[in-house]
Amino acid sequence: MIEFRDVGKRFADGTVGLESLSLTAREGEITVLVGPSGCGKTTSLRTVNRMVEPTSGAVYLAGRDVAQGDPADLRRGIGYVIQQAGLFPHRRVIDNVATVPVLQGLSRREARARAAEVLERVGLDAALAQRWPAQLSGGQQQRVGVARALAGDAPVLLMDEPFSAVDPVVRVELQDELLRLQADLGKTILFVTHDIDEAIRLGDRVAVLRVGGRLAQFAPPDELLAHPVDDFVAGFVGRDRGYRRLGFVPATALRLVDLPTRADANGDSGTPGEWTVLLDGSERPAAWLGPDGARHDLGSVYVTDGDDAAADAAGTLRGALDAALSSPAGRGVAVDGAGRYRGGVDTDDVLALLDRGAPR
Ligand SMILES: Nc1ncnc2c1ncn2[C@@H]1O[C@H](COP(=O)(O)OP(=O)(O)OP(=O)(O)O)[C@@H](O)[C@H]1O
Repeated sequence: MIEFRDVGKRFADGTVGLESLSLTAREGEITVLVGPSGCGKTTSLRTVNRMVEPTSGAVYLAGRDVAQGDPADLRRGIGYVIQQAGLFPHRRVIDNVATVPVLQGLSRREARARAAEVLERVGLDAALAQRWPAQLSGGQQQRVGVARALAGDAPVLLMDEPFSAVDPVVRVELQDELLRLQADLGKTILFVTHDIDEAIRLGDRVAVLRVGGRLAQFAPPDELLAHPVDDFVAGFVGRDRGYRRLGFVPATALRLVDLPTRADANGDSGTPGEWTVLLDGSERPAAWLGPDGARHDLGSVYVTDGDDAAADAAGTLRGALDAALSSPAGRGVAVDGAGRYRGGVDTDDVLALLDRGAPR
């Protein structure tokens, strides 16, 4: 648990980075700090590992004031990931990751073994371990950054815009990866971003800050979207928040309908006369066959019981609505966690659930 108690920071030139921040990041959760540029997100984060010393108030980590004791000891117990990974350019990937275990007293050999383990954990091929950071893509560098922060096995991770330097597709992959890791590891994570979508996707709880590090609202994502406390927060979370919030509403009451299906064995399936789902040999939907026999893309599918925590809209009204609206047939295709055909999603059924007031 990380607790900020009335933390203020006035820099030497008189700039107020933080006025008085009070909030608690719970153990085992991802707490996201989000807000416009200059609102004090990075400053807040850095008061935790004492890269910034507050001018008033205090930060408590697991009940202890971080100002007491040696900052170097403190930092060894805290993983830190920054934008553009901050890798040491003159150390190979494996030695970048082994840095903290070495500082913790492991032999170089043990530290490298530990590093190899964590690199695998974040989805990096062992072949990359001997490269220099400059020989990696931006996304790979960020993964190494995460691996390095995990290698010390610290219970607390500070992540400062760790994914903002990569393109949107890789960014979503990295977010998925973090959620997957977190489901296993249960770290206490403080995550800074200026991207509200990222905040909502990753945060168990999200703190929206305004300039001066003043807390505008601190709440779980669904509550933030449903009940923004004021115009600032409402403006920040955006106008499409009703739609976003569907991503948190389980579609348990949605019943699936039967769709015509056909095996996609020969490619040429004739003219069905109505929209028909083509299934591959493993019962997975491959495409739609139009009434005139032409093939069409499936559109997005609705995952009914995806067991992957990272599957964004698994089993939610948003997933159901996306599937129904993106399908050329006017009805969406539902699959199970393994991608096998389960049934169809009727747009009217989804809209009826929305009308019944499930989401606000
Ligand atoms: N060392 C410093 N000296 C003076 N002012 C500083 C210093 N570091 C940060 N500030 C100021 O403190 C305020 C908060 O900065 P901070 O970096 O915490 O904001 P941020 O929310 O992380 O912004 P961004 O999203 O742009 O990174 C800003 O006005 C910034 O200019």
